[in-house]
Amino acid sequence: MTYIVGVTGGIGSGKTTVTDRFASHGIEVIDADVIAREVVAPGSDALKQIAEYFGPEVILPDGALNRAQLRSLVFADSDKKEWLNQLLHPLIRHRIEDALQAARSDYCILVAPLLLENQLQALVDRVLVVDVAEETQIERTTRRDNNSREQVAAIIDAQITREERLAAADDCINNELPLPEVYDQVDALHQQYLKLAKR
Ligand SMILES: CC(C)(COP(=O)(O)OP(=O)(O)OC[C@H]1O[C@@H](n2cnc3c(N)ncnc32)[C@H](O)[C@@H]1O)[C@@H](O)C(=O)NCCC(=O)NCCS
Ligand SMILES: Nc1ncnc2c1ncn2[C@@H]1O[C@H](COP(=O)(O)OP(=O)(O)OP(=O)(O)O)[C@@H](O)[C@H]1O
Repeated sequence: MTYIVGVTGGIGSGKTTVTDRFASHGIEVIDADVIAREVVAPGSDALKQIAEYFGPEVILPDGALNRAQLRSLVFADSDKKEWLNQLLHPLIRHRIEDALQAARSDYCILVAPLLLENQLQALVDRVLVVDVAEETQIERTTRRDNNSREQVAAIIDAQITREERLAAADDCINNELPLPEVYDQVDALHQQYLKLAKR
């Protein structure tokens, strides 16, 4: 079984920035957000159930999920969010387990925004948290996506706090720094993980 590092952080904290750097060293990255999109592919059973529960307006004319529409529905209503989580999280977990079994690099990375919320840390050997202040999360996410401050704040409220995340971390990357310094932190951890994986 490959050594597995779980990477987590709140929305817009820099998980992709960090895991792309690990991938550039040849490390396989399994991304829970990518898997979450696969389980609701057009024609999937999960997508049918979502359309039945939320109504046909959450499906686009081409049969794909209207993600912006569903985002505005679920992060405004915690019962709806719970319903969606209960449908999708077991499906996502199964696919993650299969992908981890198939991983072949010296060690591999599981990146998941909800690693700790969904007890996925049971699947990993070590937890790396990508850390920024909440204001930085809001600034970077609103700049990148078509999200309002309020929407990003609602998503942050649906996740564990920065303090809870840091308390569960074995390692931490400070992503407030300029990118070259962030990459230096990743490269140092990469060397450490290669050693841990060989034990
Ligand atoms: C509601 C959906 C359709 C909105 O899609 P959209 O393209 O706008 O966002 P995307 O999927 O890229 O998620 C953006 C970020 O929102 C946060 N987020 C997403 N889902 C959740 C959730 N259920 N609870 C808390 N935070 C969440 C994560 O930080 C994620 O990186 C989508 O987020 C979704 O399907 N969520 C349920 C599945 C899930 O929990 N995914 C998280 C990874 S396991
Ligand atoms: N150190 C940094 N300095 C400046 N900008 C950064 C830095 N790290 C990341 N960013 C930018 O911040 C935004 C969020 O980063 P990224 O997409 O890596 O976060 P994420 O945690 O994967 O986001 P999400 O949770 O939404 O999937 C991106 O636009 C990225 O280019």
